[in-house]
Amino acid sequence: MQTEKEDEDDASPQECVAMSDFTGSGSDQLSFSCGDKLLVHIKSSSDWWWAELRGVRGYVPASYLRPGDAEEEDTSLEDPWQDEEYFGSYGTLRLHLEMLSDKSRTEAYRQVILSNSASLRNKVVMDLGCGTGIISMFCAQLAQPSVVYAVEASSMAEYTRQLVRQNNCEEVVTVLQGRAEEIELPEQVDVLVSEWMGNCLLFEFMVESVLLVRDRWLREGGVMWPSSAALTLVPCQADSYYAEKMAFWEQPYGLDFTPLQPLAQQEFFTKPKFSHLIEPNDCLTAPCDVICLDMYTLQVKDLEEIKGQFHFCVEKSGVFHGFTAWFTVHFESLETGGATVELNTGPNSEPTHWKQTLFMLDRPISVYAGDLISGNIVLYRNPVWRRHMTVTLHWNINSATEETDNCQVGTKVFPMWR
Ligand SMILES: NC(=[NH2+])NCCC[C@H]1O[C@@H](n2cnc3c(N)ncnc32)[C@H](O)[C@@H]1O
Repeated sequence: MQTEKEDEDDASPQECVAMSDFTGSGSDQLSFSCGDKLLVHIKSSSDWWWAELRGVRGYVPASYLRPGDAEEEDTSLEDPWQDEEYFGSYGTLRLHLEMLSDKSRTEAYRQVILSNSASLRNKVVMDLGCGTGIISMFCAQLAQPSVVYAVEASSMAEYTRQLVRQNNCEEVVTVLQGRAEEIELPEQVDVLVSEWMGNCLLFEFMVESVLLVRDRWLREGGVMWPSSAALTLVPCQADSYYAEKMAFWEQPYGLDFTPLQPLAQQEFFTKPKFSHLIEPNDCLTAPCDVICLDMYTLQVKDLEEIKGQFHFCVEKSGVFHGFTAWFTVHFESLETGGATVELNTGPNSEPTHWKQTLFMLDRPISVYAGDLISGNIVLYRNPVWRRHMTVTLHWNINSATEETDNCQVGTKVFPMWR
């Protein structure tokens, strides 16, 4: 871990305590365990600090640390769910406009209600995290449930009540403001519908609320919508993103800026890139479902660490810049044998507001048709910041040709976001 920063000293290093384990990736990141006392020498950015542990220095994720001195009690006041910020953001229109403008997403939920309208007659429905109430009003408009409990924790709920009245749905739709896992209902529900999926499927971990409500309010034999969810991964090229963030420094205006490339790697390739639009021909192999969740059996404790394996066979030679991930959810029919509705956020479907998520490797790797890229993905839920996770990717590349007969191995940890 000897690096050029060795001789850089700073005024007075600050002692910090690690709030959870961190396994560094790359040569300049420092690993540590929960409870370790680190000396922070330079707060080089809001996300990464230059710190020392037992005489070794390296970059550490700032969000894993808390001040080691008297301010301790302050951070204990921090809400690990960040509810104020989270529900505050859903109290404004920006995110609701983005979701409602996403036709692929919203029409999929409308299709679910429409294709199950007969079976929804006289059913008790909960719309968990109803936002502006669009799904609840689809139920009231397109079917005849006995009641829809539209549950919304943010201040948007007040407006949702107005929208329900404005659209003559108040006979069927009851808006309840509060966290769904904390509110009281007069009865169990037959159907639990929710649009809970975050980037990379789980980010925000709203899914925990869905599971808690399932266990408390979904009657025996009740239906979960979505019924299942899958995270899909594919090794890909990302030429334009790589050119924009890394190759740019090779010769801007005829000058050599390559000494900035390690910084560029740190700044642009450490975290996943949300809202990435992958072209189908960027895929180097056929995609693979690496994680499949059954919404009837998934448990909250399972969310701490979710692991998936992959084995890809390179279909065409190209540059392996990274992995792209997206998700698909399925809504089973209320009628046995009825059609399942699918919402697919992948590159071969209509784009959605999630788009896809790009995980860039530190360095691109040339791969050739027939090469095998195998390994695993692990989603580690952040033990402190409960809406966050890290995504760890391990991969091996076994060459199909004798040119590069050695097996290349790699691993990288992506914070999302803390
Ligand atoms: N697909 C997503 N990633 N986000 C879209 C749904 C999020 C909506 O559900 C609300 N919401 C999120 N969690 C909860 C909860 N536990 N209880 C009630 N409302 C919630 C949140 O305020 C917002 O209006």
